[in-house]
Amino acid sequence: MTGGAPHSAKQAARAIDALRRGWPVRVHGEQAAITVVAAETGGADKAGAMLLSAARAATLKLTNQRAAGDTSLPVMIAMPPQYDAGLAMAIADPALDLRYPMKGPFGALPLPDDAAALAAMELARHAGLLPAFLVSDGDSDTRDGDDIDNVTPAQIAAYADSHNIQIAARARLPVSASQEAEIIAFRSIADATDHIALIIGTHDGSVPIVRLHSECLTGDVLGSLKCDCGPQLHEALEQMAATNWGILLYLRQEGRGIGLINKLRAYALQDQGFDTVDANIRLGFAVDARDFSIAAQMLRLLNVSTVKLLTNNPEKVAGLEAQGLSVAERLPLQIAANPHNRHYLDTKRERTGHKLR
Ligand SMILES: Nc1nc2c(ncn2[C@@H]2O[C@H](COP(=O)(O)OP(=O)(O)OP(=O)(O)O)[C@@H](O)[C@H]2O)c(=O)[nH]1
Ligand SMILES: [Zn+2]
Repeated sequence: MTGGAPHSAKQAARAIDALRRGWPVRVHGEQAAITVVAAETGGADKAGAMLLSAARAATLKLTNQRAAGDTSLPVMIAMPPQYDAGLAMAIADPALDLRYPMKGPFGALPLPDDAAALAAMELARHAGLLPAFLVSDGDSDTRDGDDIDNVTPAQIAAYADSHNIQIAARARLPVSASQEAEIIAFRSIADATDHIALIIGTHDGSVPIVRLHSECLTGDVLGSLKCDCGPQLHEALEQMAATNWGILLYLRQEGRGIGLINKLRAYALQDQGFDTVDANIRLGFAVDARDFSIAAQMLRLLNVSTVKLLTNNPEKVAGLEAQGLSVAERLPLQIAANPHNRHYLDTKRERTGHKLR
């Protein structure tokens, strides 16, 4: 992290907060800036145009409208003069397509700045919002004495990198898997997300069994049968308890990093027949938006440099190794399928490289 990064991260943090509140943000690119409000929180604003992800543009059959070039770029469309927040949401949210099938035709507009448009997509993900924006007519937008938050792509990158965490609190926490457990909370300076480690047993000098568990409210808390998260969480703790030495990192990366609301939109698309991979793509996100550097930093703070990793996901192994940790062994963590998650588990193996053993 560079010396200026904490300050840069602040600009991006402000922009993310503003978008969540429905306030405008001016995203600067290389040549020009784009002033946006998020479609789902600022939909009452009247705007001449919308900025949509490349995936959304493809679904709305807008790709032939764009000037020849990079098909991974977002697309800007002209809005009809009389539109309401309902239409803006119907354009923004693929999960509403069955309910609002008739949209358009729309005309594509030239992108004011490619880098600014891509940066806006990234901001939406950090904010847990759909990557769809209403675009103001640039210079005319000077409401409130122009107190609009400004942000650049470099500042958004600095925000994503600013995982400075510290151990903030620790306490004994007997759990059903083991009475010898301790919970350790890490405070992140960059955002309000507190990550947790649960240490099972006692450090005996051997390499610990470690599980990186990404938050899944539906599976971990509600007992959802759509995924394997809840059973994996408990099985991991049981395996640690059996050897009386292990570390569970509970990472607040709900929905593989797209947030709970967007994950539930992905579930709505799965109800319509898309698999877990295509649902993410259709929403305009990466298939997996997680960053395992935070886990590596937590392990370092716990003085752990070598682990036996409980996972079927080679990306987790690679993610830790890229951060300089040593994965002595990968231990599979298979859960018996049920009728609701069988297709999800097959998809993870067939499309995202998860191992069976
Ligand atoms: N976007 C999205 N996220 C999902 C879906 N189903 C589960 N998740 C999330 O996926 C993550 C699952 O994380 P893990 O079990 O830690 O990881 P994994 O990649 O399956 O790898 P393993 O270590 O083998 O379990 C959690 O953040 C869930 O909220 C889905 O259909 N869409
Ligand atoms: Zn889950």
